Amino acid sequence: MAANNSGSEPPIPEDDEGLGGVTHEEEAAEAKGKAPAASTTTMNRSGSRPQLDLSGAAIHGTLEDRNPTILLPNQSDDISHLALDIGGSLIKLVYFSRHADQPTEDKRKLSTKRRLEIFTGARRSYPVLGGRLHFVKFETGKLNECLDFISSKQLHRGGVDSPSWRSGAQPDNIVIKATGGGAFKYADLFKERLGVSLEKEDEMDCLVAGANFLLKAIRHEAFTHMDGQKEYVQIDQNDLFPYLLVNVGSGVSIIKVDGHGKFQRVSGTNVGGGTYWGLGRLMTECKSFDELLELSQRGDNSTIDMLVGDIYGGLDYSKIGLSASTIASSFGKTISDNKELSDYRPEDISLSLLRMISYNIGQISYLNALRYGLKRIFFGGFFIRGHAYTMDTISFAVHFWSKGEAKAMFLRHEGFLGALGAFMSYEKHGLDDLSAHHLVERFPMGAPYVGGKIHGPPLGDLNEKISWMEKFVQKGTQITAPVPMGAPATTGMGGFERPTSKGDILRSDASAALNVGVLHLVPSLDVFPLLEDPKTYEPNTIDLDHDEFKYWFTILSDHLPDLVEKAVASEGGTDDAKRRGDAFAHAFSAHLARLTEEPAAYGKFGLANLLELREECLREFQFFDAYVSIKQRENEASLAVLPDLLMELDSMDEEDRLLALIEGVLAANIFDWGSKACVDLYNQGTIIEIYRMSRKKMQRPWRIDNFDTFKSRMLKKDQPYKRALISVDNAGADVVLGMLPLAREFLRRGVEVVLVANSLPALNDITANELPEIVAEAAKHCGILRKAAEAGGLIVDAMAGIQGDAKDEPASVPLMVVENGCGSPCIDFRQVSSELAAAAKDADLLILEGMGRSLHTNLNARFKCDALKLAMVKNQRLAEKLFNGNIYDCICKFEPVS
Ligand SMILES: Nc1ncnc2c1ncn2[C@@H]1O[C@H](COP(=O)(O)OP(=O)(O)O)[C@@H](O)[C@H]1O
Ligand SMILES: CC(C)(COP(=O)(O)O)[C@@H](O)C(=O)NCCC(=O)O
Ligand SMILES: [Mn+2]
Repeated sequence: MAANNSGSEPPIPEDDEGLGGVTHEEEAAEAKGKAPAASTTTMNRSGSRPQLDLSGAAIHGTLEDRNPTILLPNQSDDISHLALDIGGSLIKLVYFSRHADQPTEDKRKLSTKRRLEIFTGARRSYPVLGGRLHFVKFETGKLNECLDFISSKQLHRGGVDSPSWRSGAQPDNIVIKATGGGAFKYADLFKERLGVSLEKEDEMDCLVAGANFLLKAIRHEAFTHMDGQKEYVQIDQNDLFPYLLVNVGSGVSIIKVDGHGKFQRVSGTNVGGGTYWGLGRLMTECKSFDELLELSQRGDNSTIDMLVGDIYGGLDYSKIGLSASTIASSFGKTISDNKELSDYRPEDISLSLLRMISYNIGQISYLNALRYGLKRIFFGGFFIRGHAYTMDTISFAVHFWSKGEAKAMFLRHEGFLGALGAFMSYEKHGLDDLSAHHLVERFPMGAPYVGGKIHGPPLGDLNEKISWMEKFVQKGTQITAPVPMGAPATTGMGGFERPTSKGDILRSDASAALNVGVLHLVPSLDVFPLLEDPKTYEPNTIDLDHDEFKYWFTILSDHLPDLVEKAVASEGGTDDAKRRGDAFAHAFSAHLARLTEEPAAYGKFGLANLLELREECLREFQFFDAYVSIKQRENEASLAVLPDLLMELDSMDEEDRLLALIEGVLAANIFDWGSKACVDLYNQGTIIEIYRMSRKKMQRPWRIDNFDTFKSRMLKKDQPYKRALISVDNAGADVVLGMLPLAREFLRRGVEVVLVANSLPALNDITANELPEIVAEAAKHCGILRKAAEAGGLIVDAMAGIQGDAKDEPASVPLMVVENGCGSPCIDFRQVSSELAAAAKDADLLILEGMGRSLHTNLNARFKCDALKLAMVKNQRLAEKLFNGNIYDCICKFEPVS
């Protein structure tokens, strides 16, 4: 993430959320890791102090504490959380922020977890080592700003929340990992200003380590860029090496990478980013790199470059495949023009320079790829700057010269390879052991608003944050990096005539910086073990292509005022809440605008990601549960009629009851505050009236109707299910009148039930925290639920007064609740909580309920166990697209494994 130090913007790193600016919810989502066993892998890195040493980690205090402290007895207090790459042009910082406080765990939840772990034999989990990696850059010429930034955040001392900083201790001899030439050049200055010693790491080592890490751990890191089209590339870990790494910084390094730590710098060129910026500065009046790049977008290089057509009297040199527009000689036209520098347009100069240097780099890279028989070339370094024209030019050169044999790919964290590699050279940060499923990238709106807990020079308050966002929105929406035109086949080496931009201003560094988010490290996340094939699994059912995005843009924008109103009300409607509400609306609109402009800006983005972004954005502005009162109201109303429903069900025979239960689930799934159509319905009646109406309309066959197969399977007495994982959706009638009675049916049949619910709120979805109370309430009217909830440890104290006779009752199979690790209306089974992963091990049935989890995502997902997907379709377009159907259609999709 860039500190926008060029131009007029303040020297503020845009990604920064503040070391202390951690919301409890975020912590809750992140910081519930099992303590990984102390790493036993030996790393042959240069020695440094051990970093986070988790060996012997233990919860200090009781498990029931709200904020149990984690003791890391073997962890020295002073953790370096910072690594630097000080280059010729830019200083890159990668720093880690750990959470100051630990997440809250409520009593019953902890108890359920313990129960579950008894059942699954899993290790007890410890909420440790949640944290985030931040990416920031400064211009090397403004080193002082960088030093101020480090100092204000005390990054060299592990951050302002570190024990040593809090205790006022002044550790001497702090060592920070640094790479790049500046690690040598500025070592004394760092010592003088910050009292730290820079421990130098080899630059090539770092580049390679950084690239390897990114290619392994970040799902959407590498992409191709041809003819203005960005396409993310799925990297096969088993087929990554060898590859060519071309780092285009001030100068260019070309490295053949054969494995982890196995590489050779095979070439380089002194004509690189520094050349473009340096020559450009001399030849134009530009004051910043971005200004120069922006100029190029309005340039026409044919006034400066000698083209084939200039030499051949306007003709192509078709015999060797060169079109008239091919550059024969960069800057060649200026020799005969008899003009002064000032006679040329700076725009044209900038474009000629950019083409000259990008082609040259592409060509040299290709030659080296050819020399070593390599097909894949990854380009990094900040010269690229996510700039479409630069990437297209390089890609074109590689494609043209290799006749399509070699592929140019770019990295989203382009300029941070070295800094990341330096960061990884700290031992025991554990980064090496992280896989894609441990990392969640978030795109916060930059500067922190953290309830007054702000550190350092960043934006001081919400107003500043809002004004930053406004700048971001303004720039972000007008601006589009140019998309080159013209088919390479007809234009030969020239590729394309000149950039034809949709807008003519360069996307601000601020919005471009959002290409790189904050990397949340969540060691407690796991791949869901019941996925049939995690490699081919794709959570999103529908591609968020241009049309689809446009549709959702409108839906989400229209929904925004109502959401803000609810969010503000949920926080008491105070002035502060209103301001945050406005800021949230701004921020979310800014994200939407950014994505409209560049749909692939945040990696490959599906509807699930978009819906999650909205929830994350609410949390960023400290709205933790916008629908809290609606959820409470609907829970109460539904619990009041539950006893009657259970009685009615109990009066039916088995087959009728099964049908009534599934009907009940589908009917009650109508209570979804994310669907405009349904929200309009809610104004027309009470929740119970709507529920009844919805049930009455249940007419089979449903749009997808595998009920009979499911029923037959349920009725097979010789093959009962052992454990059902039941993923629930909305609060109120949905869970109380739909899912709980279904769960009860399994329990009464002797099937263990694990209710799976969100870790964090999303719309009106029920969360795993809220569920035990609802179960306890329901259990007051139902012996089956009560015994099962007791057996599952769900009811700890609420039932204490009325369970006197429990001892005499036969033991029940347990009913448990686990969180799914998500804070979104959808679920990506590549990243679920370790509890859910543990619970899945003995499960032979998975039930997914609701549009978000079983239609928008996972409709086509295949599992290793039987799966039942239940939902009411509450969106006309989705009904048409997926099922050629209509709004309020019902889906009952049963997929037995055999
Ligand atoms: N804001 C910026 N200021 C200066 N140069 C920039 C900026 N953004 C991109 N660049 C380009 O990036 C190059 C530096 O890339 P980088 O990977 O940081 O290399 P180095 O480690 O040599 O500084 C510069 O020479 C310039 O071409
Ligand atoms: C966000 C949702 C997926 C939640 O649906 P659920 O999973 O609760 O069934 C759903 O409300 C949705 O797709 N809404 C689309 C917006 C609309 O139709 O107005
Ligand atoms: Mn929902």
